[in-house]
Amino acid sequence: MTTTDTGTPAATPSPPQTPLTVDDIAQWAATELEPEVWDFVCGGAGDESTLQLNRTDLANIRLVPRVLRDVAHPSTHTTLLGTPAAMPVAVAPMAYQRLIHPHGELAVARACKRAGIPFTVSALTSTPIDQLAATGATLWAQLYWFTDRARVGELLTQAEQAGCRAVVLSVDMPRMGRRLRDIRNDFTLPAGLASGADAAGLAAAGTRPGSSIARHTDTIMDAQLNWDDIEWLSRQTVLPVVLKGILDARDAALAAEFGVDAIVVSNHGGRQFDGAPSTIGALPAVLDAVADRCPVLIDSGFRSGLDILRAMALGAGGVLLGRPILYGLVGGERGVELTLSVLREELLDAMTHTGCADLRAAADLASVISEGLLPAPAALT
Ligand SMILES: Cc1cc2nc3c(=O)[nH]c(=O)nc-3n(C[C@H](O)[C@H](O)[C@H](O)COP(=O)(O)O)c2cc1C
Ligand SMILES: CCCCCCC(=O)C(=O)O
Repeated sequence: MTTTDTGTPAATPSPPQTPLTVDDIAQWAATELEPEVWDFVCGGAGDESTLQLNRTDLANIRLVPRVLRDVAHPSTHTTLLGTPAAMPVAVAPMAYQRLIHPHGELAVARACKRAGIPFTVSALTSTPIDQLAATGATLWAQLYWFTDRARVGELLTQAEQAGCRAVVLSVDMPRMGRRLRDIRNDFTLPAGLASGADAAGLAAAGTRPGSSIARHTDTIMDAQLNWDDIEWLSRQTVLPVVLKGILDARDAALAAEFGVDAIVVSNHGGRQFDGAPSTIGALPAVLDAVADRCPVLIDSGFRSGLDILRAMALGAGGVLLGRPILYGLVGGERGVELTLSVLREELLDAMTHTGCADLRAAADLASVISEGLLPAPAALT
């Protein structure tokens, strides 16, 4: 961690040599973070098979280049939930970013502002949302369905007052995934990161099996969340409502019928249910079910500009980035900018080589699943 024993910020580290890929940045982050923080960030649930599948399924998608299409000046610009964005990406909600760097969410928000992309603020942010709004970044506010419904109401009010453009309800956390690394480390948060109620809850998390964060999370999440609550939520806010954590085409169809403004196909980066399909594998059936009734975003496992183009080619409306942002955050705002510039450079490269002058062209690319390794995504329905 980049704090000294006295809690004063230490000098923000720089990578040993200019990283060319997100994997380079991840390797650097692994050397900078405390082992149990690294495990919390990069780990997944169970034996991490879903975590790995997200990567292998993405890597097995080939895009067939188009030629003779004037790609001298490709544009990565698009619109995400009605707001112009310089790239088809937003930062995914991630809790407690001051675990990684003393400037935490503030550094990420500033980097997003500079890169022209939205930042989704976690319900478990370690920096107040009004401070993040002051950066001028486009903010979306993530909600968890807390048993303490007043807390949900407060988060909605804060989101509206902070000028957030959407609320993103994560629907895949009936309880915390069984994250073996955190259990083995009995992972908990250092003092000063969690809010009053969560700090007290973590301190009182007891000694039942599981990590401290899982024991506490189980006391605050309401596993009774159901479709009636989605109707309630839509009535409570003037903001567009996005559901994050959809994998089944039938749930996607229901979400569209309930009139949600967007969905995010997500398996929480393999952190919740080990055994879930990859998100890129689930995407085609979800898109069919939604049938253009709302935008379909995606996250989990995206580590390169090529991965982003793969999702756009399959019909996603945009990609949320998780861990790559936290890896960069080891280097503060500049580190997050580095991650985003690597991804942008890779996206431009992939667009140029596939004949995409803009992202509309990406939706016309033919994609091929490497033969013999996987069923085609449609066969997963
Ligand atoms: C350290 C960490 C904390 C996270 N916290 C949240 C959170 O507070 N709310 C949420 O909806 N998702 C959370 N997520 C899941 C991300 O929003 C996202 O779905 C996932 O990281 C995407 O996968 P990727 O990391 O492979 O890009 C978290 C993920 C990580 C790695
Ligand atoms: C009390 C700590 C809860 C952290 C939950 C965030 C997270 O790890 C995730 O959503 O994934």
